[in-house]
Amino acid sequence: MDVRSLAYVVIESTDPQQWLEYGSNILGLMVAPTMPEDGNVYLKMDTRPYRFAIVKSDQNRLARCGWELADEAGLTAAKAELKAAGVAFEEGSEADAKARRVRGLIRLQDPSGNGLELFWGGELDYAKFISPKGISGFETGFNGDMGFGHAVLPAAKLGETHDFYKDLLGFGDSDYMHFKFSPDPADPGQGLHFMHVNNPRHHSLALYEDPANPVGCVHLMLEVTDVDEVGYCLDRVEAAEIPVVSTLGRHTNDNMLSFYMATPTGFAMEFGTDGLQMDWEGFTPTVTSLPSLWGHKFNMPDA
Ligand SMILES: Cc1ccc(O)c(O)c1CC[C@@H]1C(=O)CC[C@]2(C)C(=O)CC[C@@H]12
Ligand SMILES: [Fe+2]
Repeated sequence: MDVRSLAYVVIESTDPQQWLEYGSNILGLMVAPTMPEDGNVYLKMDTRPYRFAIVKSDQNRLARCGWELADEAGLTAAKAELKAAGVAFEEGSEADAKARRVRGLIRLQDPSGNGLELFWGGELDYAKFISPKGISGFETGFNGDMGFGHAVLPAAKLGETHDFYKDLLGFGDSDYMHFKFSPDPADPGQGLHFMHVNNPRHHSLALYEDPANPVGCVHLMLEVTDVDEVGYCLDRVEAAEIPVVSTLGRHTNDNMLSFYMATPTGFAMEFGTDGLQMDWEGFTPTVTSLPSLWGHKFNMPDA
């Protein structure tokens, strides 16, 4: 499969209005002007109609990531490959596609139970992105072709889940890290696979060996084009007394200068700038033993 970008996420929330507040006042995202007023919250950052759909639910969790394929033939081929591999999927209805602002989609789960959608024909509404916090812009490439950022998903079945994205969905390995927080020799630690799709972003997906994650996500990352917007956002986070999950730092593998904050759903949001844009031709996946060049002091909840 030829997956082009991480185009959107669907978040289930008992109170979508919390995301409207948080998304606009803290992240500086725009309430999507061409999406219906259907009780859901849609947040926009570029020429795409929306990047975050927050839907009313009895749970609080990241429900699905939306992965973009190049065209209709790409989705037809993807369905044949899933069938051949014995992986179940559900056809999105015409109404589903209309609500998503895409031409066609299917729904499935990865082996760790993370939900995803594969779609083609994502609309561009060209409604001007006007940030309520004056953010100059989010880095999403040309017409959003680099996706909105990245997602780090929990993968209790790390190996199987990595194989699913690599061998079936055609993602490429970018980097691998291994973490061990306890000195206990019986603790195997946690692996973290960083993976890219067919765009220059260093990773659109990372899979973290996280055995019990009740919210379906470790973090999402948004990238702004100006370092000052990272600082302004950090000021808004501190003024609103939103927990800072990690201090400012610069990552080794993608060079991202970022900090992490809490979100209304319990996973973290990484807010960064200056991420590497890669040429994958002839790239050799790396193994990295240091997460950050400097900073990124994580507030570990159970440390
Ligand atoms: C190491 C790293 C490189 C690039 C990134 O975009 C990125 O998010 C990370 C950090 C990932 C990772 C995490 O999200 C969960 C908590 C982790 C395991 C840590 O405690 C250090 C690294 C963190
Ligand atoms: Fe990240």
